[in-house]
Amino acid sequence: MSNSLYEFGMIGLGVMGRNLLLNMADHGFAVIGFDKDTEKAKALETSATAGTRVKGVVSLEEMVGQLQRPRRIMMLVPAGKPVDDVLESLRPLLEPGDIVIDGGNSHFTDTLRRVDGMKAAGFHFMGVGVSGGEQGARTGPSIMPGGDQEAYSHVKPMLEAIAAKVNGEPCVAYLGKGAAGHYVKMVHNGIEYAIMQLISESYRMLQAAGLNNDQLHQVYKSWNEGELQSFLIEITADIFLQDDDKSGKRLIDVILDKAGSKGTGKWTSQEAMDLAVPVTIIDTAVSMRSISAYKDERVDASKVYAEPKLPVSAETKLFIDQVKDALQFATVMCYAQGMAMLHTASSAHNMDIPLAEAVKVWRGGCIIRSLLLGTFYEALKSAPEVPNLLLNKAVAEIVKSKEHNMRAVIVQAAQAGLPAAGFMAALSYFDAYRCETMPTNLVQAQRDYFGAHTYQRIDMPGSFHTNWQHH
Ligand SMILES: NC(=O)C1=CN([C@@H]2O[C@H](COP(=O)(O)OP(=O)(O)OC[C@H]3O[C@@H](n4cnc5c(N)ncnc54)[C@H](OP(=O)(O)O)[C@@H]3O)[C@@H](O)[C@H]2O)C=CC1
Ligand SMILES: O=C(CO)[C@H](O)[C@H](O)COP(=O)(O)O
Repeated sequence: MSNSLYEFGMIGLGVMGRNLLLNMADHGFAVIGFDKDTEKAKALETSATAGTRVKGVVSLEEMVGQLQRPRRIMMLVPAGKPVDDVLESLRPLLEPGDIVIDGGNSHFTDTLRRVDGMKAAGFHFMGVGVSGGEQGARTGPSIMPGGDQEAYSHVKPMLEAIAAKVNGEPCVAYLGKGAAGHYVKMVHNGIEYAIMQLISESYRMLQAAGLNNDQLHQVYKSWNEGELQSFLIEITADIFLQDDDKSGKRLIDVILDKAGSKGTGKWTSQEAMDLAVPVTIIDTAVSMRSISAYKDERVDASKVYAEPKLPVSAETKLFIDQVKDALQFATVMCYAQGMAMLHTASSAHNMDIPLAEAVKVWRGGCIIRSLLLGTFYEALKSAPEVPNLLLNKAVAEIVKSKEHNMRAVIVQAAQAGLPAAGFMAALSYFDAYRCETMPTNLVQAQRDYFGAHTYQRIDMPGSFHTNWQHH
């Protein structure tokens, strides 16, 4: 094989594709990238580190022709039709045994379909989740590969080289069969939505307690130096210091409160509903992004329904500490819901996801990286079959130590009329999950009353129906 050939090819030189490819080049791999936009192909070369071997082209044929066999090609294009379009253009150029990786946020059912289609044509196709955003892609993302093991063996050295490292270990591991890579990434994003929602609610609570942007910066910065340490808290602290060059104000104060989304959080909720796994904080986060879009209606409603004018707390320092504990409590619930979903999905979709490995891969490089993941990793390593992290002793200790302040914050937020649906969902989930006897016996009675749907009894086996109208 000629040395002039490239070791890895990338299709789509946008935010993720460009940075991931440059990261590979920085680790000594000869890489070539394709984008239909000439400027992006040129920008790839101009932003490469001196001494690295990087080429940008605007012809897919040229890129494929200059790759070592079996070809290793990743695409980082928007999910959906663009991925199918790329595969359609690529297939006539490939040879049997070539490996194609979709590193974008594709829906796992699309990935399963593409795996089958590519396999029938003699090619390897893998769905690989990548997280870390622009900076992570460039310097060390978290990488979630799944599916074709043979294909993985061909790209493993590269993925391990470019991934983030925690304690010297790369944040990449084989995460299961089929579309497991994209599945784990989808749930990662669901957790991401949920934690972001909680942090935004904590921001509103602290504002209500009178904190200005400098004080908010200080609070989140100090939280990031303790048990709440995480990427999302770290960037939150930074955000409050950012000036806006257009208005002279802090940028956060001129950003419209309508949250966008590309769909992965919604997919997590939809899929969790199908699996009958409760991920209530993720559901709430998706709904809160939806309600945020109703800006005009919210403005109208705010004139109809005045905010209760009650202060959140008489003592600011105490309240900040309570919010901190509540945030930690609720964040644990987010991970617990996400991991419970993966636990069920692993067998329901025949993916065999190694849950401890998934958590290990999230410890560095990704958007939901946090100190807590170390505790969860130890928990899942010692008891991989535990259906819910809340059943682990070390996790339970954290939850119990924060429970009192969680309840105190919910009471204050409710009295002050603050939107705290994420926090409330977290506490409600906890209170239902730890409830030995739920009031759902009444739901069963109602179902049987109006629809003869039958019920089970606590004192004898079997299925029963009662002719309720006669009572
Ligand atoms: N941005 C992020 O933080 C993260 C993104 N992702 C996922 O990675 C994927 C890529 O995202 P990102 O890099 O941000 O997106 P960008 O929009 O920055 O880049 C997408 C690239 O895909 C190219 N492209 C679009 N359509 C086609 C097509 N039909 N054929 C060929 N190329 C096409 C675009 O080319 P052109 O502009 O020239 O049309 C562009 O270069 C998405 O699935 C995204 O969800 C995953 C993790 C983090
Ligand atoms: O995958 C990601 C991070 O992990 C992307 O940044 C994702 O696009 C974020 O989702 P959304 O745009 O829906 O907020």
